Amino acid sequence: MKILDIKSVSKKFGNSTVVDDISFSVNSGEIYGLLGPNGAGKSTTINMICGLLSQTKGDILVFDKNTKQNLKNIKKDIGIVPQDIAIYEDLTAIENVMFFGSIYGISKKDLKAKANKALEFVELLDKAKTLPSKFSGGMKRRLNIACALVYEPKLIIMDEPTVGIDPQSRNYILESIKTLNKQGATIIYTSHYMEEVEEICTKIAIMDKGTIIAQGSKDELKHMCSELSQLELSISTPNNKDDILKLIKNIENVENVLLNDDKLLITIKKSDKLEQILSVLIKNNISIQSINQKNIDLETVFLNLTGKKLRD
Ligand SMILES: Nc1ncnc2c1ncn2[C@@H]1O[C@H](COP(=O)(O)OP(=O)(O)OP(=O)(O)O)[C@@H](O)[C@H]1O
Repeated sequence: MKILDIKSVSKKFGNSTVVDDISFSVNSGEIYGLLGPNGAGKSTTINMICGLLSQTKGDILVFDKNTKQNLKNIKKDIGIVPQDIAIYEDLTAIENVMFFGSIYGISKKDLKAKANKALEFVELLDKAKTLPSKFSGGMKRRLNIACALVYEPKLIIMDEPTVGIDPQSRNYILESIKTLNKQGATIIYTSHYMEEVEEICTKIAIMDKGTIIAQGSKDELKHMCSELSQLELSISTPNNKDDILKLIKNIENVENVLLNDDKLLITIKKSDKLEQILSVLIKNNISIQSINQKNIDLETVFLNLTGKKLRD
């Protein structure tokens, strides 16, 4: 079942188009990753889904309802964890969670129990009566998450929730996302950390400069680049280095060859050229110590699609 359907959505600020005709959908039970470098348009997209910004063009359907007509109803079903921590420093942890619960319509009699449950989930129950000013960055992030979970939304949107926090809190947040998903929540997760998205997401859209340049399951994205493979060979230093590189480069489907000391790095379109490569080396009396075929990871997929690294 489709929970979110984004249809040809664009957003302009003045003359600049920061989201440019994007379309994607999220099904019930998925952890959907929006991956892209700073400024790609991830937060703008999230803010349009939640109705904090209105799109310049296109339609957004959440639970089959168009955000143009049903924003108030839709908001109750979305739990948003914003990129910038949104908690009140002069309210205790539990008062913060109860405040967010009350504005989303939880009845007074259920409020305290639900707030306790949310704080327990983020492991802050023992700090319920503490002011957030006494919290570390990671604890504030967790409190921010509890505020979004208190009304038990079916769709949870987290905008870069692990930026600037300690590794322990980061691991905790990633594990809790998996737990929430197992409990039935659908999750949209934005990040520019490739390894996080690779660890937790079932589907991924890669954004760059306001457009989605690739989307699909992890395996589908990897398959896009599976035509390319990287071979790393440890070899004895050749006397006729330039000739050897030229011979290998001339093999059909060899895209690139590099020799760094004793490491020969070959990028090929298909991996069935190994025999030809080996025969060039053997004919030239070069000994081979090891051969390693590198797996293509999502970082490589991104690099191949955009020609740049996610984080410079
Ligand atoms: N209110 C605004 N007015 C004008 N430009 C904006 C506004 N909000 C965002 N932008 C621009 O839109 C582009 C996309 O920003 P957005 O915050 O959506 O990117 P992002 O992928 O979430 O990046 P980050 O990881 O840095 O948050 C950026 O170039 C940003 O400067």
